[in-house]
Amino acid sequence: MKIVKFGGSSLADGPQFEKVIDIIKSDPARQVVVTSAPGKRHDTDIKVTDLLIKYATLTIAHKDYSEIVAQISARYQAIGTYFNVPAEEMTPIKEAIVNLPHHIYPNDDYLMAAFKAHGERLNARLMATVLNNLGIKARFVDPKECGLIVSDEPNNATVLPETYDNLDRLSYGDEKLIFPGFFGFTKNGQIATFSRGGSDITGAIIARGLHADRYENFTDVNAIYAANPKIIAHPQAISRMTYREMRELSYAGFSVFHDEAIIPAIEGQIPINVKNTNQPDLPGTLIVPEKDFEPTQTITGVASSNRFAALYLHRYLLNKEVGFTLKLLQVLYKYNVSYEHMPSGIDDLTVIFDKTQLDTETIHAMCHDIQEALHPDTIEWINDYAIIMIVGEGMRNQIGVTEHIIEPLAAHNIGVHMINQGASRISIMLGTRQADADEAVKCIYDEFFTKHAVAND
Ligand SMILES: Nc1ncnc2c1ncn2[C@@H]1O[C@H](COP(=O)(O)OP(=O)(O)O)[C@@H](O)[C@H]1O
Ligand SMILES: N[C@@H](CC(=O)OP(=O)(O)O)C(=O)O
Repeated sequence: MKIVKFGGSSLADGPQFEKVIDIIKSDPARQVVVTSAPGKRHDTDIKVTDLLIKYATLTIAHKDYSEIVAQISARYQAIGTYFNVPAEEMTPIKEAIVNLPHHIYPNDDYLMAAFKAHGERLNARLMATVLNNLGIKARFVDPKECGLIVSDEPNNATVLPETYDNLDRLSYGDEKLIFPGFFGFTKNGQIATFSRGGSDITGAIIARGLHADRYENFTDVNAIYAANPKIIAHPQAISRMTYREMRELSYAGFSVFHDEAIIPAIEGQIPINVKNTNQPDLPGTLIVPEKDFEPTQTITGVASSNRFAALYLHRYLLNKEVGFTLKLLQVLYKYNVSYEHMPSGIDDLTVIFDKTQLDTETIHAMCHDIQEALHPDTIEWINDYAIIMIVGEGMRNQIGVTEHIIEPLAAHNIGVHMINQGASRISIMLGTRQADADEAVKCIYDEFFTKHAVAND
């Protein structure tokens, strides 16, 4: 049995829905479907999730939201009209949109989560309705019904382990099960969503929970490429890669698959196949456990992300000072801030943060407390920070990979602020200025995939 997840681009309108239905019909093993909210129909379009965020923001601010409600309703109605869904079957969807502000929420964060979640919740309902009208037996399964339980973090939840026991108890027959992606319920019965792009996570949870043979993730590209196609024109497609390669690359910018979605797949040892809804017969990319992978190239991919910031601390004899890092972490703990990486030297330390969790006020207060607690000679907050991640199982047994990476960067006058290699030796992480990030990806891609393609053999 396969779990098939369709991204927002695959469910953006009636014609895309039709392709998805053909894909579901073409393989009886595709019994369980996970839907995203309708995504962009064209480059300048707005995803339904973003419309819902606006709707929630207007509601919180007690402002007029009638126009946005009409816009959201119109997205679902357009799909309904395409499949001649009777008006009375569209009514519950429209009512659910209109009624969102009239429920009681514990606070604005939970209100935001509930609004956002309805993008996928209503799309899954609509998919089940359309399939049934076409004579394909289908059942909408709400996360509440199947026991998809998540942590009390309304907009950044993680799945709780009891979910898997609950999914084990889910009984179903020969009908297609249609799950909405992106959210679960807290133990208190509130909706909480995963972070953005989190329908991939739902797909992986359901795949693990229902012991699927494969998790197919349908999107709008033929494969996962060795570099972001928005940076490199016609990059090389990756036909096979390991879970941990994918996790590192998605963490560092390959937005095609959510980095947290790898974890349930690893736990369940379920192969992930990323495929294109618009060209479903192409093989796509298969993501597998290390034991099923033999590297044929040094580098599998190179990713970059601008979502980071760094705190640079310098103090002589830092290496001899007991408790320096402990005091630093206590300040972070006080502000409920996690850090991503902490490369260090004898007299200095850089702490790299995901800046999406930080606002200016927190940064100022945190830096002030660090100054007071540690008295560093230098303290510098670097907002202009990008991470470049070079990943490949094939790197482990190769000598001289770092030189191959650094030399072309130096030749292009790109400064490297930080270099870090994980203990697994399958990735090298560089820190650069944001303005240099795309160019750095191009140089490294060129070095390993174009110019010295031989280095990859
Ligand atoms: N290395 C990569 N390979 C393929 N796509 C990538 C890569 N890095 C970034 N992307 C982007 O990811 C997009 C697909 O992800 P997303 O927009 O979340 O799709 P969906 O709507 O299916 O969830 C692609 O259109 C592409 O622009
Ligand atoms: N709709 C949500 C969740 C998601 O996974 O969407 P998509 O499959 O379109 O990336 C978002 O936009 O974040």
